[in-house]
Amino acid sequence: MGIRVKLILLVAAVVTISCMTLIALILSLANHQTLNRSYSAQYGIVLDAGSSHTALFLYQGLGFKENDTGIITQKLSCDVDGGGISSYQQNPPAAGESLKKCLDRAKAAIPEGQWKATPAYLGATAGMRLLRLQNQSLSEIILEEVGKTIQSYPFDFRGAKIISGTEEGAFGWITINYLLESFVKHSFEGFWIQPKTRKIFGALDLGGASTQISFIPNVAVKDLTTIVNNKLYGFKYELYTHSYLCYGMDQALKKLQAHLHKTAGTSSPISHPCYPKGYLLKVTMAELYNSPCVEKPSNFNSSATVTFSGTGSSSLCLSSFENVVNLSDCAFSSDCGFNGVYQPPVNGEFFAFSSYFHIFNFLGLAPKAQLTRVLSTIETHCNKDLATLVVENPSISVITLRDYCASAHYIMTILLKGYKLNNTWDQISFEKQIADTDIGWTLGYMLNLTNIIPSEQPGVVTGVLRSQWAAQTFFIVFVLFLSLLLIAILVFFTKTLPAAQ
Ligand SMILES: Nc1ncnc2c1ncn2[C@@H]1O[C@H](COP(=O)(O)OP(=O)(O)O)[C@@H](O)[C@H]1O
Ligand SMILES: [Ca+2]
Repeated sequence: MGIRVKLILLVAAVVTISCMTLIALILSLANHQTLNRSYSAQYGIVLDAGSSHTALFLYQGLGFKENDTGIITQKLSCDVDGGGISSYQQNPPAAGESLKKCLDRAKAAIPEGQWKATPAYLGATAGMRLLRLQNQSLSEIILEEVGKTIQSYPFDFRGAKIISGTEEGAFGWITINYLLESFVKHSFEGFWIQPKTRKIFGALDLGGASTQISFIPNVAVKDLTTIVNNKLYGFKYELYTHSYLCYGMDQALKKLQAHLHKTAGTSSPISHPCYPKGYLLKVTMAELYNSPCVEKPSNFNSSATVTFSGTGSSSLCLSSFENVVNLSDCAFSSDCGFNGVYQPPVNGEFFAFSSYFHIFNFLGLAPKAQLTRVLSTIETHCNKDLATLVVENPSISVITLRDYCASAHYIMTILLKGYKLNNTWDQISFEKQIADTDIGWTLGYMLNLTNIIPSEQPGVVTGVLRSQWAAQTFFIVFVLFLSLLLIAILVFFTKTLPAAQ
């Protein structure tokens, strides 16, 4: 066979292989489908019945048809007027009544044809956990009442229940990592891809009556009861999560008041190091000790009044929280959060939301600030007297202004001394939302209960990224082009030169 024929055959082979590879690549791209979710409803409602207030969240994109991206987003959030459902102990039907404004808004935001298919859940957290401890039947009556109200709407009611602290922690963690696409990513072309290097974020939630920490440890855990095992998109994870009941912001500040009262002896007014100078507070003992999180003193007299007077002493305020959280006892060779609760060393980046965000946002420290700036900002704030705070923040209530110093020092106590995030401070982001969706346990709860996140990795998920695909296509087209150029040169030489023998 002549060398010219051999060359032509070689070039023809390269062209054929390149064409076949290109066709295979295009076909594989056409076959890559978005996650095949066949959920019939487009919308979902979750009511977050927290200790301080209730909020309704309406999610869209459950069934995929809306935007074809497969990403579930928040269409509406609505704050229920009044306190949390646990505050309706004297009038349980009013707890149900209070939800109507937000349920009406959700109904108006959902197309009528979708009402019946829309799942609606209510999850109650620490306020109701505390009420259940005090009076189980009353907590059940309140849940029944809110359930009755939701059932009077044309939605697919899926229950009103108290969720556990473990669920609250784990679902907050799922929400964050779902929104950040830590498990599977939605690519530019509309395909789901497994990220090459998995970056999973931890979650820090600070409510009014409980607080949660959740993250994937990078060491073997010593207390298996703190671990949640699960599988999302084929990714098996062991999540550490703990919920501290009575250590949400409101209950922690109440614990501090109770401690100051119990240790003040007969002196009155009682100095409160976290309240601004010029602030006076009168409370009855009944109000001060109205929670199972604080133990009544032996001289308890419900109608007696207690007076606190603010001294605005930042460092005393900070150290006073060492009487609220126990930072010394630990049976796990210093692997503890606080109160002797086992916690492996923190690992990775964290999102801190709810009260963490609100307090840091007020102080101008969100989403991130260096530790030295955080400490000096809190100090400056705590030194301001009440009159200055009111002049500087005319739209914020005195009670809210009064508590920022205490709240900030409580946050620093649990983050630095409790969870021991001092060496990784820069890894914490104080945020309210990700992708226009509020961070909290509700989205993760709905994703779980509707089985929207598969535990197994769907077959259609591919590891090919847009950039990889573009590079491969470019390479093949380049080889094709070179081959054609070679053919053209060969043809040219065949015509102009005598054939080689
Ligand atoms: N806009 C806001 N500014 C300041 N704090 C807020 C704001 N919204 C909510 N919070 C605080 O966030 C916390 C929410 O807790 P909540 O969910 O009611 O309790 P829990 O999760 O313990 O049941 C409360 O301490 C509340 O005061
Ligand atoms: Ca909450």
